[in-house]
Amino acid sequence: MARLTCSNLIPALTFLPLKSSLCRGSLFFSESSQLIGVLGFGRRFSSSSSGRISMSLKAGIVGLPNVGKSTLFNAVVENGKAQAANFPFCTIEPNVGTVAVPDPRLHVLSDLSKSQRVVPASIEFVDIAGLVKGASRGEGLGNKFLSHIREVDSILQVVRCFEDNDIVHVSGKVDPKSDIDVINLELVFSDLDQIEKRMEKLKKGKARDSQSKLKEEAEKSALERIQQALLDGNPARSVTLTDFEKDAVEHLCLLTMKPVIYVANVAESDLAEPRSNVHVIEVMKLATDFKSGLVPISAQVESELTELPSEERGEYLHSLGVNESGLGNLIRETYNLLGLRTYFTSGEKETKAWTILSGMTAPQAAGVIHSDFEKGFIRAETVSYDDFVAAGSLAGAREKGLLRSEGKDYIVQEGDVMLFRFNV
Ligand SMILES: Nc1ncnc2c1ncn2[C@@H]1O[C@H](COP(=O)(O)OP(=O)(O)OP(=O)(O)O)[C@@H](O)[C@H]1O
Ligand SMILES: [Mg+2]
Repeated sequence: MARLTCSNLIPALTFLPLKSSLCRGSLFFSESSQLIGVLGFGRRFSSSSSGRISMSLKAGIVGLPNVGKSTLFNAVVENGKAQAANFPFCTIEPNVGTVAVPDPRLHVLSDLSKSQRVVPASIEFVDIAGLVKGASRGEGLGNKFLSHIREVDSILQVVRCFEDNDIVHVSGKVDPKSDIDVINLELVFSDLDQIEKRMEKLKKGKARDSQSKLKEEAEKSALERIQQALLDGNPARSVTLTDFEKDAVEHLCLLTMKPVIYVANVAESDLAEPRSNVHVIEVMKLATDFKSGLVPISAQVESELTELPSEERGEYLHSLGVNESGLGNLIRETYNLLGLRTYFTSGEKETKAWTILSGMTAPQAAGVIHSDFEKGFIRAETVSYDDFVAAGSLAGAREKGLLRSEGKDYIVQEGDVMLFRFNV
């Protein structure tokens, strides 16, 4: 069975209005069609008035009209109120919701530390209007919706894999390859258009000092190669760029630079064996070709589950031949796709998962809690999750010699349990 074994249902935290986010650098993927390994990630964060580095990252739910995007959004963001109905262009303004990232380690740590509360990591999901052929030229709901995609950090592309004559398909039949081609082509056209405009500006060469000139040249060279890749039908993320070039083109927030997970939306009857559905197999093949992730899910079932009292959910899933909801898996994969890592703080007051980008140093990770922690950083008392569990507590880890005192160059590892020493 494909990716349908996952953790419990995740309660949503809040339901927020849309606000724009920063776009980040490029991501690279492993060959696997199911798991996504991120090797590099741009370094740009925003600081809030509380002095905290904001790690709010957004995943946009994208696809043709009427394929199940809002249904999926409402299931993921359990108290989501996006209108989902059987007609194309049901969604016009994007809906945004924050979702907790499931992590069984949190409860283990919290039990050991006898914490009063548990605070999971979170990511934002954005339900975007349906895209149609010609969107980049203003068809359907047009360019405005491409601009909503520009604001997200990763794309979840919902692909209809369920047959149902009562649910209108904008092209008349269920055909994942054609649907994926339509979406990809619109993203490619939009990027080409943007690159062309930018190249015109760059030709005027307005850079004053030598540093800006160097940056413009790097941008030009990167854009020429990206343009060629797009003309060959390949996404911008397939082009190998130096860190300097990545930095130089980052401001364009190119749509095809964003990492993608394909969400194969299947019928209830296919949930137990999604791979028996030819459409899912087709999406799987394409996901491998595009070096992207794939998660089969039934948006309809997930949304029905959220309507049921929690004690009845297990029984309903059991009747469909599966053990657990697919949402936890989707959320975790999205978290990984965004290149995010988790470290923990754990004590009597709370056990909390903190989100960092892979490669962040101990002071940078401390800055996610508060900028004072970064400025006055002295050292980080650190123990791996496994060692913490073996020792039962930080004090136990110290006694057993498992607690390390890490300095400012330490690269925080996934699952580290940390206590920062700082001076302000
Ligand atoms: N897996 C599924 N099986 C059967 N029906 C489904 C499934 N997923 C979604 N639907 C149905 O498809 C219809 C369209 O769903 P929804 O409104 O979520 O689509 P959308 O992609 O958000 O559309 P729009 O682009 O118009 O906003 C709804 O009637 C929904 O119940
Ligand atoms: Mg919708």
